[in-house]
Amino acid sequence: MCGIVGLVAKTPVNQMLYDGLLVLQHRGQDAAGIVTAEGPMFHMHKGQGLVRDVFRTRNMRSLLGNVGIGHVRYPTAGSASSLAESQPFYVNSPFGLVLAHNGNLTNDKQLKDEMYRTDLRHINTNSDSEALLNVLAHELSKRTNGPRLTAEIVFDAITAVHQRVRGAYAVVALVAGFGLIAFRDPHGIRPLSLGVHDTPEGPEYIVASESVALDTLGFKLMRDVAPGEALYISFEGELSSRQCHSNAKLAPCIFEHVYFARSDSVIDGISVHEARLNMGTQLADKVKAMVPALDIDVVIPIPDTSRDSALEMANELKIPYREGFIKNRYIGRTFIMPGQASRKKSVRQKLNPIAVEFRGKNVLLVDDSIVRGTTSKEIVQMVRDCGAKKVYLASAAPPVKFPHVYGIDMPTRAELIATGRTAEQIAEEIGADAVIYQELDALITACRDASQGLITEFETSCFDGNYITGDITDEYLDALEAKRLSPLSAKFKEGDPDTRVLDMNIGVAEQNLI
Ligand SMILES: O=P(O)(O)OC[C@H]1O[C@H](OP(=O)(O)OP(=O)(O)O)[C@H](O)[C@@H]1O
Ligand SMILES: NC(=O)CC[C@H](N)C(=O)O
Ligand SMILES: [Mg+2]
Repeated sequence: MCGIVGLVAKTPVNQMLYDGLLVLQHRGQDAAGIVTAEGPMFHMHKGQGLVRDVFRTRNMRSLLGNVGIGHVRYPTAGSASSLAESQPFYVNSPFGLVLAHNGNLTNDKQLKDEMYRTDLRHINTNSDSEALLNVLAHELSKRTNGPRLTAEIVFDAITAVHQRVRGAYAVVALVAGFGLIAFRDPHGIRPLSLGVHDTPEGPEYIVASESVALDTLGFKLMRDVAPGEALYISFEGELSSRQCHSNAKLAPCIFEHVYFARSDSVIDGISVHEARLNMGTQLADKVKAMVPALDIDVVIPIPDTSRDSALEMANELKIPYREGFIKNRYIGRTFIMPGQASRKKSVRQKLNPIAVEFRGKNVLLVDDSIVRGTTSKEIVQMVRDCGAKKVYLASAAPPVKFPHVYGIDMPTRAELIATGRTAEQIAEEIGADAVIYQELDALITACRDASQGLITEFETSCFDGNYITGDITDEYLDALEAKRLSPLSAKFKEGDPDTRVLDMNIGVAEQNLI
């Protein structure tokens, strides 16, 4: 799950983009990049690592211009830890384009083939996002005749992009000398919000994965980009929009609400915090039915993401809520780390128990989700080592049983702890006395209620195997898993800790690879 941000402002945007990426860091920790536009010229700096490691003062100084886009990457296609696959991507024709993408395409293989055979465009990496940029470039090229770009041309090109591309995509892109483009796939699987800030010189606009970026930068949330919709904001600050898909219907990814998004964001009108509180209420009902309430002495969240649900569960169950783990704030999110070895090591580096909260008690631990079981296995053992009597584990999400193909890195069924196991077997596997999972209907109700009933459909494939784009076959999943299990990709998946960077002043002869 990557984070994207785009800005059309009246003053230099480099610092705002940096700050925007910092608050989206939870969406991707592998690489970060910014491109700004100054007249017809792009300035790019991108590299591997966290935002604070990739950008130094000297890099920031070279990111000139009042318009720009940024990206934090959590790889879901190609190889992890590849500098070449960090974003934004650039192509020089037509006009000069850069693009940042959150999501995952499900037909990138076919697109790359079309690029080679009919569009005659070169794709230099295994990234699906580079293919997406080239489809956009090709469709824009077909509709332009001379150095002129209009909103109509942009919208016609994106209509064609929707015809060719399948999967999940929330996108920001810049066209050199002209404007910023933003669009969202016809199901709105990945989030994208639009904000405005009025200045005496006219409105400034921001487009970002989560509203938290708007809040931090002082922008007002106007609305979310609609599924299938495209926005075009000229560098002068004129905003136009058009629905570019005849059959668009919102079905956002429910896992944003379970885990990915920050609780202080509002996505498609849903307060993520409220959705998580509702998940806690729903789950409490199930816990009441399964474990006699008096059998639990204390409810303890596994930080960070489960806190909202755990608190509400404790309220519902009328059992004390306590913080039982101290989180090392310098360690990132473990689930989105590439490589199982680094994930496992990081759980213990990241979370340390406060023994007194566990000793002699029956504890209900709460997590937002159990995916590979890496976190829960380590945590349950730690809690037992502290002298807990009984350890129950509740998950605010149902068992994750199917690969996610829309931008979350959980592609092999063999890696998922719930594959082929009952809740009892999972409890045994992770060493807990019982594991209590949310029902899928209850999770959907939690999110639907937080939307005041407005959103009725969610993308829930990792729980029920129903893929909203309708193009995921068993053969597709088998091929995905085979690719992931191949020795070459396994090697890449373990991650390469180097933090190389790539700088470019596109539009002049100089292109430096440092
Ligand atoms: O079963 P697993 O494969 O371990 O994955 C699930 C865990 O990973 C995530 O935590 P993470 O540390 O990524 O982030 P958080 O601090 O936001 O909870 C999630 O919140 C669960 O705790
Ligand atoms: N998580 C994402 O949104 C990933 C974007 C893109 N598929 C990549 O791998 O770089
Ligand atoms: Mg967690």
